[in-house]
Amino acid sequence: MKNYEKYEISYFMPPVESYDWVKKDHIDKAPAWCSVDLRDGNQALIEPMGLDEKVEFFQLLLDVGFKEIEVGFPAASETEYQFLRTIIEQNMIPDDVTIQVLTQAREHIIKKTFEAVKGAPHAVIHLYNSTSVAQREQVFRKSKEEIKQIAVDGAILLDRLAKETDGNFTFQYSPESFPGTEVDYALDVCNAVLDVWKPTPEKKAIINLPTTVENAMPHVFASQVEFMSKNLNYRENVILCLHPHNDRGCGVSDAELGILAGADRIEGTLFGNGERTGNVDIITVAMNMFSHGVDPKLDFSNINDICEVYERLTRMKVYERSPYAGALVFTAFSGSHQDAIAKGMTWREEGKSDKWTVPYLPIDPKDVGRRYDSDVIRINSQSGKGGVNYVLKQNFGITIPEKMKEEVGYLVKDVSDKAHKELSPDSIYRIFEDHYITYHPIFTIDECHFKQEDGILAEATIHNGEDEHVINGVGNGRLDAVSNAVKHYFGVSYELSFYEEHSLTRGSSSKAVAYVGIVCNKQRYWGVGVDADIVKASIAALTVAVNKMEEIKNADACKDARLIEITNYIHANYKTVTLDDLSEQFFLSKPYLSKYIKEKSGMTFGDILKNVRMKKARAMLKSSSMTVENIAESVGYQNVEHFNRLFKKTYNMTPVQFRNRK
Ligand SMILES: CC(=O)SCCNC(=O)CCNC(=O)[C@H](O)C(C)(C)COP(=O)(O)OP(=O)(O)OC[C@H]1O[C@@H](n2cnc3c(N)ncnc32)[C@H](O)[C@@H]1OP(=O)(O)O
Ligand SMILES: CC(C)C(=O)C(=O)O
Repeated sequence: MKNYEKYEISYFMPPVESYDWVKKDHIDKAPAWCSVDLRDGNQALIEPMGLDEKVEFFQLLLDVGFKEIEVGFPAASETEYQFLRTIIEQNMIPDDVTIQVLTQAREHIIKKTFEAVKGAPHAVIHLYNSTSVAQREQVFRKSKEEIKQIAVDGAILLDRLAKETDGNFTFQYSPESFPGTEVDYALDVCNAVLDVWKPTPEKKAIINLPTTVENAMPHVFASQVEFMSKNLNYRENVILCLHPHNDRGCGVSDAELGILAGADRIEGTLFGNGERTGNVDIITVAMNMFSHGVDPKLDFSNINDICEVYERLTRMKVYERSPYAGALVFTAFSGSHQDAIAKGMTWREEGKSDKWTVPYLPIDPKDVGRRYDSDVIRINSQSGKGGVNYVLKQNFGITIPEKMKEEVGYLVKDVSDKAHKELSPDSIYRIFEDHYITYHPIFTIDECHFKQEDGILAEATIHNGEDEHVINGVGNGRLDAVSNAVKHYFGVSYELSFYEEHSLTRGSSSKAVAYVGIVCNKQRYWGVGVDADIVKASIAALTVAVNKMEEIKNADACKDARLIEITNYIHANYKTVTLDDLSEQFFLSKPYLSKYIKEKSGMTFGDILKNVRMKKARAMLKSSSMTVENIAESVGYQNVEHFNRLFKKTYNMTPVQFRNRK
C-alpha cells in the first residue's frame, strides 16, 4: 500500500517501565461505569437526539443500571440545556444516580454549565482541555506551561463556582488527546489540577484518561495508565477513569487492560456509539466479565429491547455481529458447529455440568433474553443433520431417531441449497411433513380393527387409487399384523426393521410420534406418524414407508422403454388423456394396454393419471392464487367435489387445508 511512509508513531511510552498489569489474568470486580451515550454518543449522531428522545434514552440507561451518566454538554445547545433542566426540575434523577456534564476550560462555557446544573442532587462537572503535542502546536499554539495554565485556571473556576452554586458537585479532569501527550507531561498537568482541588476521602476527584484518538496497541495504553496510577498525587482520593475510543478497533482491550493497570472507572456507550469508530462498547466489556463469572453490575438480560430503543432513538444500527447483542452472534449455520451445540445442549440437559460449557456459545443466549429455538441454530446449505434435527426438536418436539437423522439432514439441506436461501423452522417442518408424514401417493389405510386370535389379526381398510379393499394379516403385534396384511396385498416383501415412538414435547403434548423404518433390497424407507393414538401413529408411519418403497419400485419399473413413453405421454397430456387416446397413440388394444401398464408399473392407468394430476394440483396450490375450482378444472376434473375427495385421499387433507398450512 502506498503512502505508509507519511505516518509515524505518535504515542509516548511512560518514562519508567510499567508492566505490573501483565501479571494479572482476569478482572475480578466490576469498575464504576459511566455512560457517555447522551454526550459523546449523542454529539456524534447525524441527527442528535431531541429532548423527548434524550429523556427516553436516560430512562433506558437507568433501567440498565447505570449509576453515573454523562447527560450532555449543556453549553452546546438549547436542547442540551433544557434536557438538563428537565431532569433536575422534574426530579427524574434517582437518589443513587449521579449525572455528569462536560465543559471546555473556557470561562463563559464553565459559567453556563453551572447555571445548567443548579439544584442537581449530585453532579460531576467534567473539565477538559487538550494536552497533545499536535493540539498544543496546531490548535492552541501554546507552550506546555500555557496549556497547563488553561487546565489550572479551569480547575480554579470550577472550585469557585461550585462553592457559589446550589448543588452537590464532584470534579473530573481529562487531559484530552492523552494518547498524543508525553505521559510525564500529562501527569504534570493532572497533578497541577489535583493540587487545586485537593481531593479528600470525602470529596474525591476523578482523573479521566481518554484515548481521544486511539493511536497505539492496548498494552502501550495499559502501561501509560499504570504509570499514571502509580504517580498521581492524592491517588487514594482519586478515582482513575478511562475513556477509550476505538480508532484501531481496540477500545475493549484498552478498557480491560486499563482496568488491570489500575483504573477504577470506565466511560463508554451502548454498542460503542460515539465519535468516528465510536467509544468503547460497555456491553462488551461488561458481558466479557459476566462470561468469566464476575457480576458486571449492569443488566443486559433483555438485549433485544435495548437494541430496539437504541436503534429507534439514535437512528444507528446494531451490527449483526456486535458482541452479545447482534442478531447473529449466537447463531450457527454451519453443520459442525450446530452438531457440537446440539450435543452440548443435551449434555447440559442431562445435568453433566452446572457451569456453562456449551461449545461455540460463549454465554447462554437466554442470559441476554435470546431464544434457543430461533436464535441459536438456523438452517442453510452449510448446515448438517445435527442442526436440522435440533430445529425439529426445539420447535416442534420431534426427536428423530439416530438412524434417520442423516437422511432428514440431507433432505432439508438440499432444499436450502437448491433454493439458495435460509429455511425457517416452519418450512423445515413442512419439508419433513411432506416427506415423512403425509406422503402417500399410492395408498392410504383409513381404518383398522384388531382381534386376538392365534396372535393378532388385523383387518385394515386400504384405499389404493380409486379402489377400496379390506385386507387381513396376522402378526405378533398390531403393527406387525398390519404390515403382514400390506405385504400380502401388494405381494411385496420387506423387513420391518425399525420402530421408535415418543410423545410430542411441543404443541399438542397429548400426541405421540411413531417412526417406522422398513428395509427392502438393502434400501431403508422411513415413515413418521403423529396421532393421539399410538397404534394409529405407527400404522400411519408404516403406510408412508411402504408408499415410498412402492413408488421407488414403480420408478424402477418405469425403466421399461415403452412404459417411459407411455408415462411421458400421460405427463404431457394429463388434463385430457384417456385410455382411448393411449390405445390410439401406441397402437395397442385397450385391454392389452391396461394389463401392460399394471404389470410393468404395478399401478393402473387411473392411478398413474391421478398421481400426476394430484402433484400438478399440489404445485398450483402452493404457487398460485387460483381458486380450488379452477385448479380442479385445469388438472382435468370438472367435478370439484370429486377432486376434493381424491386430494384428501392422497394427501390426508383437503386442498383448502393444504393451501392454508402455515
Ligand atoms: C473529545 C471531545 O469529544 S470533546 C467534546 C466535544 N464536544 C463538542 O464540541 C460538542 C459541543 N460543542 C459546542 O457546541 C461548541 O463547540 C461550543 C458551544 C462548546 C463552543 O463553541 P464555539 O466557541 O463557537 O466554537 P469552538 O468550539 O469552535 O471553539 C473553539 C475555541 O475553543 C478553544 N477550545 C476548544 N476546546 C477547548 C477546551 N477544552 N478548553 C479551552 N479552550 C478550548 C479552541 O482553542 C478555540 O479557541 P479560539 O477561538 O481561540 O481559536
Ligand atoms: C472530553 C474527553 C473525555 C473526550 O470525550 C475524549 O477525549 O474523547
